[in-house]
Amino acid sequence: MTKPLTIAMPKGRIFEEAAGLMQQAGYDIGAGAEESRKLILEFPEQNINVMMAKPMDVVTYVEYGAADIGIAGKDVLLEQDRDVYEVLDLKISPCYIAVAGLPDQPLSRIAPKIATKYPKVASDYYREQGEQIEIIPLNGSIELAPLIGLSDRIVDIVSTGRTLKENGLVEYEKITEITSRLIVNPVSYRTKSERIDPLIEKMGEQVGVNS
Ligand SMILES: Nc1ncnc2c1ncn2[C@@H]1O[C@H](COP(=O)(O)OP(=O)(O)OP(=O)(O)O)[C@@H](O)[C@H]1O
Ligand SMILES: O=P(O)(O)OC[C@H]1O[C@H](OP(=O)(O)OP(=O)(O)O)[C@H](O)[C@@H]1O
Repeated sequence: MTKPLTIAMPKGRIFEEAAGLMQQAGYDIGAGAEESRKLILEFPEQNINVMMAKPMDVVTYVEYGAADIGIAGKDVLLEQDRDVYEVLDLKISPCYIAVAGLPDQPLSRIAPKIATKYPKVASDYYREQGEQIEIIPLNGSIELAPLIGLSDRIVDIVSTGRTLKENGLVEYEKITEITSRLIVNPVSYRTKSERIDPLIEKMGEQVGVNS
C-alpha cells in the first residue's frame, strides 16, 4: 500500500463544515473526530490520516510536509504568508477582517494603538493607508482593548457583528473578506498528484469550480 494521504484539519468552528464538505466530495473523515481526544485519526480503508490541528497551526504542518494538504482560513494565510499552495476557495466559514473601535473617536493622535491577533494584516493595511501605528498584540477577547483604553482601534474578525454590538463598538473599515481555503504542500503536490489532483477536482465540484 502507498503512504497515506495526510490531511491537517482545523479543530474548532471550521471543523464541521470542512469535514462535511470533504464527505460530500467522497472523503469520509469527520466521523467521531470532535468527540475524540485523539490527534491523529486513521482511515485505512481510504488510506488517509487526519491530524487535528489548531486552526493557526494548519499552515505550519502543511508547509513542513507533516501534512500533505490542509484547510485554513484566509485570515491565517494572510497573516502567516507561508510556502504552501492555496488551491481552492472552499467558500465556507465566511467572515471578514475589519477595523473597529468606540464610536465617534477619530484617529487623531500620532501612532494610534491597534490591538489585534493579526499584526501582519493590520500593519500591511495601515502601511497602505500611509499611517504610522503601534501594534498591541493580543490572542483573544480583542474587543476588550478599546473598552479599557488599551487601544484606539482593533483589527479583528467580524462574523455576525454581535461581539462588536454587545460591547458598544462600531466598525470603521472593512479590510478583507475571509473564507476557508484548501492548501497543499508544494512537494506533495508533485509527488502525490495521483491522490491530490482528484481530491482538488472533487472538492472543486462541490464548491462550484470547474477545473
Ligand atoms: N466569528 C469568527 N471568529 C473567528 N474566526 C472565524 C469566525 N467566523 C469564521 N471564522 C474562521 O474560522 C477560523 C477558525 O476560527 P477558530 O475560532 O476555530 O480558531 P481560533 O481563532 O484559532 O480559535 P481559538 O484560539 O479560540 O481556538 C478563523 O481562522 C476564520 O477563518
Ligand atoms: O461577529 P461575531 O459573530 O460576534 O464574531 C466575531 C468574534 O468572534 C471571534 O472571537 P472568538 O469567538 O474566536 O473568541 P476570542 O475572542 O477568544 O478570539 C472574533 O475574534 C470576534 O471577537
